[in-house]
Amino acid sequence: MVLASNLGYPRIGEKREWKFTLEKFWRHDIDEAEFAKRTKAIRLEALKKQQAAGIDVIPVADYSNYDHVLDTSVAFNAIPKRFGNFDHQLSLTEYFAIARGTKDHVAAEMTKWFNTNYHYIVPELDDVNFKLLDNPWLTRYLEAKAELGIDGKPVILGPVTFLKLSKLHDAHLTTAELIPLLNQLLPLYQQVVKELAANGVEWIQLDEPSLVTLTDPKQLQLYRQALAAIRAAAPELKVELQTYFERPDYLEDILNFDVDAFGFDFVHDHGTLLPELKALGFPAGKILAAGIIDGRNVWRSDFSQKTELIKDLLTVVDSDHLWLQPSNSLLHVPITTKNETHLDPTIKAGIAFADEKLGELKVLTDFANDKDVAAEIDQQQAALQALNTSEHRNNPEVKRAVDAMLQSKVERHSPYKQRVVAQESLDLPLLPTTTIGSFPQSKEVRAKRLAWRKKQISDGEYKDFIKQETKRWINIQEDLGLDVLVHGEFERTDMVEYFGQKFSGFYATDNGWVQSYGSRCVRPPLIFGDVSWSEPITVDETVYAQSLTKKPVKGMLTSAVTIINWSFVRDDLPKNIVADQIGLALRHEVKALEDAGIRIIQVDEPALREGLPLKAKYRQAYLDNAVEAFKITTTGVKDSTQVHTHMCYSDFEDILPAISALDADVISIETSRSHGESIKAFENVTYDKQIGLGVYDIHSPRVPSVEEIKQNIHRALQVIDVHQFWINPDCGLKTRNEPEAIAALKNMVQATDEVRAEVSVGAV
Ligand SMILES: CN1c2c(nc(N)[nH]c2=O)NC[C@@H]1CNc1ccc(C(=O)N[C@@H](CCC(=O)N[C@@H](CCC(=O)N[C@@H](CCC(=O)O)C(=O)O)C(=O)O)C(=O)O)cc1
Ligand SMILES: N[C@@H](CCS)C(=O)O
Ligand SMILES: [Zn+2]
Repeated sequence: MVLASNLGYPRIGEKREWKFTLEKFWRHDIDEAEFAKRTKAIRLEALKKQQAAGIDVIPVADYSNYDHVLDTSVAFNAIPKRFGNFDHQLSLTEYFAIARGTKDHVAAEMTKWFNTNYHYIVPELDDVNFKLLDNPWLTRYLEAKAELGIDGKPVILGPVTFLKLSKLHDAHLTTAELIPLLNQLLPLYQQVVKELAANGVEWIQLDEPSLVTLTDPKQLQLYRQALAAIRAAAPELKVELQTYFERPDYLEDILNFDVDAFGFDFVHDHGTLLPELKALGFPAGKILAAGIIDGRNVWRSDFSQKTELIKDLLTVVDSDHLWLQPSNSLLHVPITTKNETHLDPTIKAGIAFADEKLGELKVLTDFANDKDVAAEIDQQQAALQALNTSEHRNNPEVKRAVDAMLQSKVERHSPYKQRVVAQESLDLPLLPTTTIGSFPQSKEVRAKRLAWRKKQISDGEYKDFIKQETKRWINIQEDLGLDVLVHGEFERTDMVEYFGQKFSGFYATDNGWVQSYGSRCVRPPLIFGDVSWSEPITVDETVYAQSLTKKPVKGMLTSAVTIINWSFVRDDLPKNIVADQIGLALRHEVKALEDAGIRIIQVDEPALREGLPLKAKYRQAYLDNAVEAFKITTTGVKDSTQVHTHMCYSDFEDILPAISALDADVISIETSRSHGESIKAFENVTYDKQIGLGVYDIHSPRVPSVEEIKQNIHRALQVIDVHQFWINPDCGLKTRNEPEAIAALKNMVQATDEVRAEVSVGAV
């Protein structure tokens, strides 16, 4: 019989109960016991739903109190020494200190999980002494068994991927560094699986997603060695080797690995896996765990295509050796569409969040087992047909406008060298100081927005409140002595969602939350149709802010590619076309800002790097499109208008040519949380435009000292010319509270003044 299997379920709870529980604990509103009670209820609720949906193979231990990579680190005592030496399972306070930092210690680095908007805590392996402090996989297995009778499949991050995600001496590990660490780590994995097997666990899901990015076939041996160690320690335990987000290369070698099931992603494989499996043949007696439902997007599956795929899969394995799964953990999609009460029924019928995806999985598994699901299939196909033929998706005017744009020259009027002269009228000092855009989204700001959304206050009252906040913060920025000011983004819930609320073709969900980092969640909007601009979106707020000061105020927009990467994008059109549509809509907004007298416009591009395809062969086309869409947005302005862009959490080295090709006059980039590694990217290249390498980490509540900021500036000035350098924090300040934000900015301005003084006497 074909089985339905899942890989992971969102941890945040249907109403974000998880987020609120974490934050209550951090505020000391609840204690450890209450935290444990609440989070257990959230876990059990998720398991019950999967059970009720008829999922045969249910994942356990996919849950985390913050991040599953951090959980793996703390289980194995891979804990940075600054947080102490441990010989016990960490308390919650000790665990959260690593994730969030403390007054005395910077938080561990955080970065993107493959090409997603989920962030993991990077294991730092300097001087670590691996030992098993905890076996959370066993605890969670036993809990599901005792409470719900679920014989779950513990999800374990595989040892090779764990090490590849880690850092040693501020850099990713070389193979020579990885081998001895793997040798030290494997006995601990052996202990874990021994304990699991001894407690009756039948299957584990060993996630080794790094197999899909593997480019050196010599490293296959590392995975082989790890699997052999696990097999030797627990011969009776069955192992599902799970990959996702792409397909692995070296398939022939991988199919020879000693495991019981191979979990492959058949959604993000560019259609290449099945033909290759057919040609190679699938090893007898093994399970093919086929990810056939898109775990990264929310459109309902095309059942006619999926049923054909299932028939094809059944030519590769028999029905007793096929599991059907989502392509990856459902962590990356919201939980349920049932709370989307304002959504056009045609669109609602066309989307599936985690729970609806489990429903699809059940229908497809029933289909594979020859059950009669014709009615369910017909209903879904009719819904998709209705969405695809709706006028939302067929606006000839949008198509005509994009085609016309692409026929014209999509370049600034003059090269940078000339523009920089035209921009001297901005009259900025050496080492101009600025911020990235957002200021604290305080309780009060959010409460007012909630009251407005619930119609408890009028549009006018809400607008007045936003104006008040803007004015207050313009004054604060003036008092701090910043050079380029911002309006503060108080009117925005989120930099992507906000535009989703304004452009046609978008729908901003009511409750479509997805975890981004720690307790922080985002609501990616749906891009369901053709996108166009009808009226100014950001002009009122920006012009108001500019009216309050003589200093330049930066207009603040989010680029097309970032909007795409942080939204759920229609899957009936190639993404590059959607990007061009959004790029053009934003071009109108840029023009409107310039016409209204705004002289600096920032178009944020934080997700450019994250969306880079995992396989090198697809990257150039992606980057070309990103540059095209960015230029569609930014090239309609005068030479004297300064275009900024901003990126955070990036490994830049491999995309520097594309960054330069964006042709932005100024770029600001995150640096601090990667401990200066991003600065190295500029060591061997000449970057000819202006750049701000973030001088302090904004993700931690910790206020950086003047000295520390100066050190960061000095380090950057070793590779960037002082005349090209800007001073700014790593990213926006929306997650900080007001005293923290002000104290840090005060130190930043003082550090800048001190460095300026050093420059004037030739000390730098
Ligand atoms: C720069 N980053 C972003 C990413 N992705 C995005 N789409 N946007 C980004 O800015 N990816 C990388 C990083 C990730 N960074 C962050 C930073 C901060 C957050 C965050 O703070 N998220 C908030 C939710 C933000 C929001 O939309 N708030 C709403 C309030 C909604 C709400 O909770 N309302 C409640 C009541 C009010 C309350 O109790 O607060 C309700 O309706 O009941 C708003 O501002 O109106 C978070 O809290 O998680 C995310 C990613
Ligand atoms: N302008 C945005 C960029 C975040 S990446 C902000 O400041 O929040
Ligand atoms: Zn940022």
